Formats: sequence, C-alpha cells, structure tokens
Amino acid sequence: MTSPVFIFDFDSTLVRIETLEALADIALSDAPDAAAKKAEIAALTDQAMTGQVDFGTALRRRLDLLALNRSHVEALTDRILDEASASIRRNVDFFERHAERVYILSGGFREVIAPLAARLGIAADHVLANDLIYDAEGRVTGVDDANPLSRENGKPEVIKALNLTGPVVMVGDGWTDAEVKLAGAASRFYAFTEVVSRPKVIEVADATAASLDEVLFAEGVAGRWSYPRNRIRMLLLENIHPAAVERLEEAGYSVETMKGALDEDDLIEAIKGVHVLGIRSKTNVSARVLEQADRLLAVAAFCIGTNQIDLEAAAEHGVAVFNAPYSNTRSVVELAIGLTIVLMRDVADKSAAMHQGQWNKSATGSRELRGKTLGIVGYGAIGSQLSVLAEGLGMRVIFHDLSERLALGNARRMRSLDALLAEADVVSLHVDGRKDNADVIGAAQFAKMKPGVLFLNLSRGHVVDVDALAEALKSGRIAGAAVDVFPEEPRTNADPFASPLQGLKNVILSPHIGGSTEEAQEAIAEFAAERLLGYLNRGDTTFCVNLPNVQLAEVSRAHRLLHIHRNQPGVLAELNRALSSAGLNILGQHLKTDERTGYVITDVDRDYDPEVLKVLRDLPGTVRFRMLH
Ligand SMILES: NC(=O)c1ccc[n+]([C@@H]2O[C@H](COP(=O)([O-])OP(=O)(O)OC[C@H]3O[C@@H](n4cnc5c(N)ncnc54)[C@H](O)[C@@H]3O)[C@@H](O)[C@H]2O)c1
Ligand SMILES: O=C(O)[C@H](O)COP(=O)(O)O
Repeated sequence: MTSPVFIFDFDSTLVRIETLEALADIALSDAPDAAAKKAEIAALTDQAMTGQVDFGTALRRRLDLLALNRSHVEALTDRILDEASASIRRNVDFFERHAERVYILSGGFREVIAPLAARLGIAADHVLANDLIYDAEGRVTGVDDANPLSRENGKPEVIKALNLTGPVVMVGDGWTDAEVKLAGAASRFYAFTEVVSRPKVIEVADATAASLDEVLFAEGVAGRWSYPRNRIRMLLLENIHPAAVERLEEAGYSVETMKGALDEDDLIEAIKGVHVLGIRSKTNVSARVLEQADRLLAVAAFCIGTNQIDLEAAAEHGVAVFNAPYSNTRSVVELAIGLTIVLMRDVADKSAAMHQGQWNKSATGSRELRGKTLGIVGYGAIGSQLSVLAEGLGMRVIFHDLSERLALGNARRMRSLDALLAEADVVSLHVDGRKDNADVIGAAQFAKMKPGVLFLNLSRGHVVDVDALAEALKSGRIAGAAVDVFPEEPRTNADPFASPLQGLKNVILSPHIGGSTEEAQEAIAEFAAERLLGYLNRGDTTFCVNLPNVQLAEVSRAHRLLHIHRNQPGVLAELNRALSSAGLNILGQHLKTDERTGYVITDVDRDYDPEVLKVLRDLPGTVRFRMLH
C-alpha cells in the first residue's frame, strides 16, 4: 500500500499561533491604537479561517493594518521553533522519517515557516507558502500576487499542480484547509483542533484530530506513541496543584479535575474509561474500585501516604502506584516546630481569649523549647528532618523507629517506645499509615508519658486513639496537643467535621494541612506528574510503590513491549520463546521481580508480525501487556 502524502497547514496547526496576529503583537507594541488594530486583525483571521471573508482579501487587509518591516518578521522567525504545537514537538521523529512525503502548505510566509521546516527535516521545495515583498527600506509592501496561495481557493490549486501519487491527507484547522477537501484535492481531511476548534471546518472534515498522534494513529503510521495521547484520560481529584495539569496536558494527555474526594461508589462511576487516577490522602482506592476500573494503568498519590490505596490489589491488576515521598516533608517539619512553640506558650488559647476581649498576660506554664526533650516516633523522611531542625533550636532529640535508622546530629535512638515516652517533654508522631499502626498511641501510652507532656500528631489519624487523647488532655496529664490528622476526615471543605478534641484547652486542631503549602503542592505536582509521564511514555517504574522499580531511557527507533506478570516460574522463558518464534530481533531486555510481580521490558526491532502481540497478551501469568513505539 502506498503511504499517504501528508500536507500540513502551518498557523494554528504546526504552530500554536496565527502568524499575522503574532506579527501584530510585535509591530504594534508601541502603537497607541494597538488594541483596536489587533482586534481587527484577529477578527479578519477568524473570518478568513471560517470562510466568511475570502482569504486573499483578509490577507491584504491585515497586512495594510500592520506597517510591517523586516525586523518584525525576523523577530517572529527567531522564536518560531518555540511556537511549535505540542503534538508536533512530540512527533519530530515522524517528520524526519517521512519528510519526503510531507508538505507544508500555508497562506502564511515562507521565511517564518523555514526554521520549523528545517527542524522537521522538510526540504525547502516542500514548503509552499506566500512570499513577502519588501521595498528598499525593508518595509513590507505586500505579497507575491502571482502565488495562488495569496488568493481564495489557492491551496487546492497548488496541491493539484503537485501531481501527487497516492492518497493525500490534509491536516489543518482553517477554512482554507477545508477548501482542499471540498475541491477534491485531498483524499482525507483532518480538522486539527489542538490549537483552535472551528465548528464549520469540523463539519466538512472526514475526522477531527485533537493532536498529530490522532492523525498518525488513524492513518496507521507509527507515530512517536502507539496510542494517541489525547485519548488517554486522566482524572485528578482533591484539588491537585495546576502545575500537574499543565505538565500532563503539555505532554498531550486529556486531564479532568475535581476539587474534592469521592466515595467508593462515586469513584467507581467516575473512573470508567479513565487510564490514570490522581488523588491525595482522602480518596480510598479499594480492591472493589480496582476490580471495576476498566482502563486504569496507574494511580498517583499526589502526597506521601499511600495507605488509602490497596497496593496489593493494584499490583494484581497491573496498576502502577506512585507517590511523592519527599516534596512536602519540609512543610510538615516547619509546622511541627511552629506548633510546638505555640503549644509551649499556650498561644492558641491566649489568642482565642483576646478575640473575646480578655487580656491574660502571664508566664505561668509558658516554656522555651531550648533544653527540652523532643521524642520523635517514626524517624523517616519527616521525623529525621524534624530532628535536625529541633536540635538547631536547642532541643535534645530522642527517637524511636521500628527500622534501623541513622541518628542525625546528637539525636539518640531509643530501643523502645516506652523508653521514649518516659523521657520526652514533647512527643511528635511521624510513623507511616500502615494498618498495623492503628492506635499505636492509646490510653496505655498516654499513661507512660511524663505529666505535662505536649503531644503532636501530623502523621495519620488512625494511629492515635483520639478518645484516649481527649481523656488524657481533660485529666491534665497531657498539657497540650496539636492534631492535624483524624481517623475520619471530611471529604471536601463543605462537609462537617466533628471530634472529641473540640473545645479542649491548649489543643490546636488543623485540617490536615501539614503538607499544604504552595511550595509543597507545586513540588508534588511536578514530581508525581513526572513519575506518571515516565511510566506512560517509557514504562519507567522508578519510585513505583507496588511494582518492581526499573529505570528506563526513552525508547528510540524500536518498539517497547511492557509485560507485567505474576511472579511464577517460566514466564520469561515463555515470553522469549514467543518472541523468537515470531522472528523478533531483541534489542534490549530488562527483568525485575518482587515476591508478587515480575516486570519485563523488551525493546525489539520495528518490523514484525503484530500477531505476536496477541500471543504475549495471552501468556500464562500475564497481568498486563502494553506496547510503546
Ligand atoms: N499532615 C500531613 O499533611 C502530612 C504530610 C506528609 C506526610 N504525612 C504523614 O507523615 C507520616 C511520616 O511521613 P514520612 O514521609 O516521614 O514517612 P517515612 O515512611 O519516611 O517514615 C516513617 C517512619 O516511621 C517508622 N515507623 C512505622 N511504624 C512505626 C511504629 N509503629 N513505631 C516506630 N516507627 C515506625 C518507619 O520505619 C519509618 O522510618 C506518614 O504517615 C505520612 O503519611 C502527613
Ligand atoms: O500523605 C501526605 O503527604 C499528607 O498526608 C498530605 O496529604 P494531602 O495531600 O491530602 O494534604
């Protein structure tokens, strides 16, 4: 079968700008009537692109409004590579490989197009565009009137004159591109909507393409990615920072967001057809949810904790789970320090009294941090950082951890929790949210603490018996507490909150905001989005919390087969037998297993019978099979 000739429009297709509007921004930057002129130019562009004004008239009227000169055009030309549309940037490889069957056809200007054409490997004689005419002073006086592209219906005329063989595929956003189809000069016309969507153009198109990946997928051309990225749906819950949306959309994925968390039934409904779910600490991804997720490839916890996700069930379904283990740790530590000082000085109650008109200046019970003993339970990423900062403020630090952890600075490891409780003036909990940690601190532990101790929990709600804490506070054994996390937390800001700790003296309650700083949320968004992109685009499972971790480079000029299977004997041998009997040439292979799951990544030469993919999908033990190219 002859592969098609691809003809691409330039403005709002290969690039995300309209040339004349961008030139207007440059040329009119100091003009007093800039706004009015720009509006007129934008209106003319729109009228031409929707077929309301003929293209030639619109072009000349816009040029007349601009008083362009060579330096304006050069300024745009210099930055045109940065303006390439996202899916074009992702698919440079396609252009390079098919350059001899690719044309750029544009009512725009050859010199503006040239740098991008060169970057895509498209020869100068495959760039069909208007030529600007300059006078001796470098002022633009118009375009070459003899060029059909400076007129209505110029594009079909130019294509026909090329006498192309084989199917012709036209890709563009505007009416002049639709004219190609209407004049019978293209076999198929894709209305390109990545930059702008024009209903009148879509109406006459054979198909709509929200990205170049869509066109390549529909045309059966091996693009940069096997499946159009915009068809991969991502659902981000719980008010995840917009930086994540930006990054994932820039990479071509379709992202939907919701502010709050969802309960199990609503989540099951919401993730139908969703490939990637983004959550924070309040969405429970249960085995039942995973069971019914029909497309789910990955879950990203845009936070540290993953106790809200059934990690084992996710692995059984081949769903990779990622988190951001470090991005908000500093925020939690700063809050813990601040809360400790506020508790030591009883600032919260004194402030509340002042709001009621009471002046209560007194030093009784107020203490400095300096020289006090801080007992940190859980000496991981947060606990150990808190240790360093607290020492910097003059505290003595002791800690207890189930695992062997390096004591930082002068911190002293305590062999038992009880030993720590007996010595600490302040107890701060920083254990992880594993199920076994339920009620790690209850009545018995409060009884072992020093009278007058201060208590902080910024880890997980279920690790403390809150009723026992309330009793210990009421009895005065505990002098104050700061609690940021609760066994039951409202799913959204609109839901009510209730706790036995409400109304107690020297108790600071905060709505799970330990990691809620702008810095942390942005850093989490970037980190977790990168993990997702690494997994979707390369199969990379670095930092994955439930599948074997494999760090992978981008697949280049090969197809990558990603096979997740139950860790049972013989799967790798079977897989390689299938590959070898199909005559596939293996370019590279990685295997990593944990006690439950195996993950094999095989890069193969591109030419093979696609039937082999079915065999791999059906291999005994297969949990999930995916291919990237
Ligand atoms: N309040 C917030 O907004 C917020 C923000 C970030 C993290 N967190 C929570 O803070 C906690 C700590 O986070 P991290 O990043 O430091 O986790 P981490 O996994 O790095 O460290 C947890 C440490 O606790 C230890 N541990 C677990 N159970 C223990 C137990 N029963 N006794 C003693 N040690 C135990 C582990 O061995 C580990 O060293 C987690 O629960 C996390 O979900 C809360
Ligand atoms: O696990 C975490 O990182 C914290 O508990 C923060 O959770 P959040 O993103 O829901 O605030």
